[in-house]
Amino acid sequence: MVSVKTPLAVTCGEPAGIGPDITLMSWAARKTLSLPTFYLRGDPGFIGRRARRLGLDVPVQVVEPEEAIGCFSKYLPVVATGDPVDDRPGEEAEETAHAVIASIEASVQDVREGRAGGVVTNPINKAALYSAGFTYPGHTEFLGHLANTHWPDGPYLPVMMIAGPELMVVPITIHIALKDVPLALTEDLIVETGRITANDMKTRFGFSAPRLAFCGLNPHAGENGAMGTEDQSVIAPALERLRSEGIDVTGPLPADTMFHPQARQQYDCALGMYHDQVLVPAKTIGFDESVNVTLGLPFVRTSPDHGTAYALAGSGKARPDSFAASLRMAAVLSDPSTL
Ligand SMILES: NC(=O)C1=CN([C@@H]2O[C@H](COP(=O)(O)OP(=O)(O)OC[C@H]3O[C@@H](n4cnc5c(N)ncnc54)[C@H](O)[C@@H]3O)[C@@H](O)[C@H]2O)C=CC1
Ligand SMILES: NCC(=O)COP(=O)(O)O
Repeated sequence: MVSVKTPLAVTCGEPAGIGPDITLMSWAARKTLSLPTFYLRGDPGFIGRRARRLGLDVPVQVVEPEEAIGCFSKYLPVVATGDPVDDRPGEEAEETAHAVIASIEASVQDVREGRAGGVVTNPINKAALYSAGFTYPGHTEFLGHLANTHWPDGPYLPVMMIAGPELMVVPITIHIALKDVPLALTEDLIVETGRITANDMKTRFGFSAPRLAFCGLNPHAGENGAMGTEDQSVIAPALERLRSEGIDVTGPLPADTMFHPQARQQYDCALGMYHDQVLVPAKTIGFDESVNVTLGLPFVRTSPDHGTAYALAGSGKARPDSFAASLRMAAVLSDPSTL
């Protein structure tokens, strides 16, 4: 098993989804999956009930974060956080939103206080949280807010990366409507995202000179302006600025031909102008292995690349692979001597 000096904090995520399932399945297979020590922040009674529903023999121990290392080999450590929640797979309930948010906040606080080495988030149902008044589009933006609130030396711009063994991608705009992308896509946002990506690929992932390939926004990267002007007027000047800083940058490239195997050999990370432009290829190529990792934060945060998958919750059919990969990646990022 991978050993870490400080445990990882795992958030509960949406209780009606597969987060509890993949957490339990991962702990049950902790040795074969080579998992680092982690604890769950959530309702211990609920997690015990979900374990029984799944027929998993997972003894739960209520602990404080610093006790997790001592008991992880025998128990799933749970730090009781938030309100009690019911075990109703697939049935989202607005009243659980508070517990979901409290778990994220407490996990980040644990890292801030040195009680956790990093945060691994379970999937949330964004629409369910919005209806309970949550104003952040997703974890990425919420974690950026928490970083800017609780850490000095900001401001921090959270950057979403989906990292898999065969493809690493970054969407430059994240959770916004497609119609709003051209307006949100400024030269400064592209430059700042490129800088953070290049820096974190060096410092966190060990690339000495990461090669970044940027998608164009429009078909054929605008076809010299005939199919849209942003490629020439916004993206190209931003890439020039990044080149002038010594960053290895190509683009803007026609996105439709960037993801076949030979094209992928030409770069280390593909940066897209909007969410689906790069998450579709990333999840198509590596759905079970890829990890959602937030760059640009003063702490480590990873997450499985998938969502709540309500139809699978409580059935035992959810695959824990991406969650397990998230735990392993968080351990290595928080302590590179881990492996
Ligand atoms: N990091 C997060 O918190 C994320 C949250 N979401 C949220 O999840 C909810 C559902 O989103 P969807 O687009 O339906 O995506 P989804 O990832 O939940 O499901 C897409 C498809 O993949 C399957 N699937 C997902 N995870 C699986 C696993 N571990 N094993 C086997 N099959 C799996 C599902 O059964 C479904 O067919 C939305 O509310 C969305 O906002 C989505 C992505 C990430
Ligand atoms: N499709 C991935 C995704 O939307 C995850 O978002 P976040 O909650 O990690 O910000």
